[in-house]
Amino acid sequence: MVVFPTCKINLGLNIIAKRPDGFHNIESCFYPVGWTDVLEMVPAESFAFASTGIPIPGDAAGNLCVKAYQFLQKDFSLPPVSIHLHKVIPIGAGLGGGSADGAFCIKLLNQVFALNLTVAQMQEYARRLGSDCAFFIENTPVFCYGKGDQFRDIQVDLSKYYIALVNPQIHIGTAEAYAGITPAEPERKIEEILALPIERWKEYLINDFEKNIFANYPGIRQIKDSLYTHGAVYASMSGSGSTVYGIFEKETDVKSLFPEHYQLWQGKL
Ligand SMILES: C[C@@](CO)(OP(=O)(O)O)[C@H](O)COP(=O)(O)OP(=O)(O)OC[C@H]1O[C@@H](n2ccc(N)nc2=O)[C@H](O)[C@@H]1O
Ligand SMILES: Nc1ncnc2c1ncn2[C@@H]1O[C@H](COP(=O)(O)OP(=O)(O)O)[C@@H](O)[C@H]1O
Repeated sequence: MVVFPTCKINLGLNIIAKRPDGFHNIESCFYPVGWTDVLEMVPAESFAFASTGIPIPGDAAGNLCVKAYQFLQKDFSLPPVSIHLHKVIPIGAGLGGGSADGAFCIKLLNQVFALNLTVAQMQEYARRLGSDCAFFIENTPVFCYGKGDQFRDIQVDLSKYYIALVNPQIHIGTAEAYAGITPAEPERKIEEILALPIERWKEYLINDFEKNIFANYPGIRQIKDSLYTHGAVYASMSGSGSTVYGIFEKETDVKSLFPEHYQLWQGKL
């Protein structure tokens, strides 16, 4: 069976407080975007994992697909499978691509082996893989809080808009990005801001990682500026970067604006 793990963007991201466990309490809106990897799973004589496409840092044992299989294998004595991941979503990019692969693997195992897991049970396995992972089980727009693994419904519908994702091929490590932050309560809550007309988001909607990342990598700020210059109604870095997204009212070809080695994805939200 083959599935296509998607990625996410963060509509606003506030880093509220450092927790006793070393993680941070955050608030954000996760919104799914259709830039996808390809994940195939078939029954096999013995367990195997292979990846093609963008090289993934670290060994296979650390891959979230392998970890997802191991968690479920332990609890359900699953037979061996062969997993093939074709990596397309940029890595260390603020898009949660690795988290998506792990979560989609859980959903795939649930389907292939008819485990009858509920959404809540799959989210619980996903939380063990990483803070972002549980979101990808339902993969619908949500307001998230806690480590980014607790959810509240939110009414945000961007289905009439176009989006451009621009990744300058700079790998930003999530832990390092958090390490440079001084947490604080935001002046305005993301849920309030997202209830305003989208034209007003740029006045208030902030990603707390931008300040440090833009200071260290001025080229990333230039991407955001360029997206605004070319008509984006809202633009922001996603997550801990380095991807910047622009939301547009009409289809806009942004390919010609950026160097050739940048990875780009454009489509409907
Ligand atoms: C920053 C965010 C924002 O949406 O997304 P990305 O930019 O990675 O996509 C997420 O919080 C990334 O979540 P995820 O990538 O799953 O992080 P994890 O694997 O759980 O944690 C990696 C490291 O980031 C730090 N971390 C992560 C989440 C959190 N709420 N507080 C933290 O301090 C910790 O140092 C942790 O060891
Ligand atoms: N399936 C996977 N795809 C990408 N990275 C993975 C995967 N499994 C584990 N990782 C590890 O997670 C790290 C970053 O993951 P990723 O989700 O791309 O980051 P971000 O959320 O910042 O975009 C990588 O450096 C890699 O070591």
